[in-house]
Amino acid sequence: MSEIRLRLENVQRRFRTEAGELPVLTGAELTISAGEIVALVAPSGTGKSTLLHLAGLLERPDSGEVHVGGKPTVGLKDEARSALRGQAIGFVYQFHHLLPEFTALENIVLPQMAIGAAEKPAAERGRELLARFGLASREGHRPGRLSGGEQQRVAIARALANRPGLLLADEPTGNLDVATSDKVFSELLEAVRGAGVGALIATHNPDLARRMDRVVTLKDGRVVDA
Ligand SMILES: Nc1ncnc2c1ncn2[C@@H]1O[C@H](COP(=O)(O)OP(=O)(O)OP(=O)(O)O)[C@@H](O)[C@H]1O
Repeated sequence: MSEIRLRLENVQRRFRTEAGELPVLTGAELTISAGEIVALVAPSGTGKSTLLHLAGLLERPDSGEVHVGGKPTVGLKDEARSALRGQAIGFVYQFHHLLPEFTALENIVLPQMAIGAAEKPAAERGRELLARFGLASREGHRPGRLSGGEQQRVAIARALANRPGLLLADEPTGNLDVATSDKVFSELLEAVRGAGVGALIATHNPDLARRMDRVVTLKDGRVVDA
């Protein structure tokens, strides 16, 4: 049986709003195995970001459990959650969120050093990733001197730098034109598949969703097959 990278068990999350309690997740269940790429396609406001935040250990559910890399996480102290997040989860957002004052290479080296890697192997890993994304000649460029597609490639490389078991992405190519989005998305899928990473990728783009292994949506606060 393949290794489980993410498991949500009966996850509930509600928000208090002026209009009263808003139940966003009402018992969400989701399992993602190593090497499995899952598309999350759901209408705006149904809880995609909430689900990604919970899976990414950025928030805790009101009840239920979130297993990352086979470990239950809800009861972990903040420090242990942060450590697990840094080591086991890679994030890609719609906007690259690279650090503007650091080079492409440094942006990939820093998260590795944050979890204790030495500079030399971190730089080697960074160069290997940049080469894989066709950016070997751009390692010394700051994000402001990279094209949108290049910025997103660096952001993806950064997300994979620590060899995470789980990749979470929110419209990872949503900020790019159609042709560039298609190309960068292909590179992302190839890198993720090659590394046996489990991935949950939110997108509004049905063409991109079809290229993943499975498509799920949110219905009344639960995860269902689309
Ligand atoms: N911290 C919060 N406090 C109150 N309400 C919240 C909070 N976070 C999210 N919500 C509400 O919960 C619902 C789900 O939000 P969420 O951001 O998860 O949706 P989404 O599916 O990601 O939407 P989009 O596709 O527009 O980004 C929305 O109605 C939102 O207004």
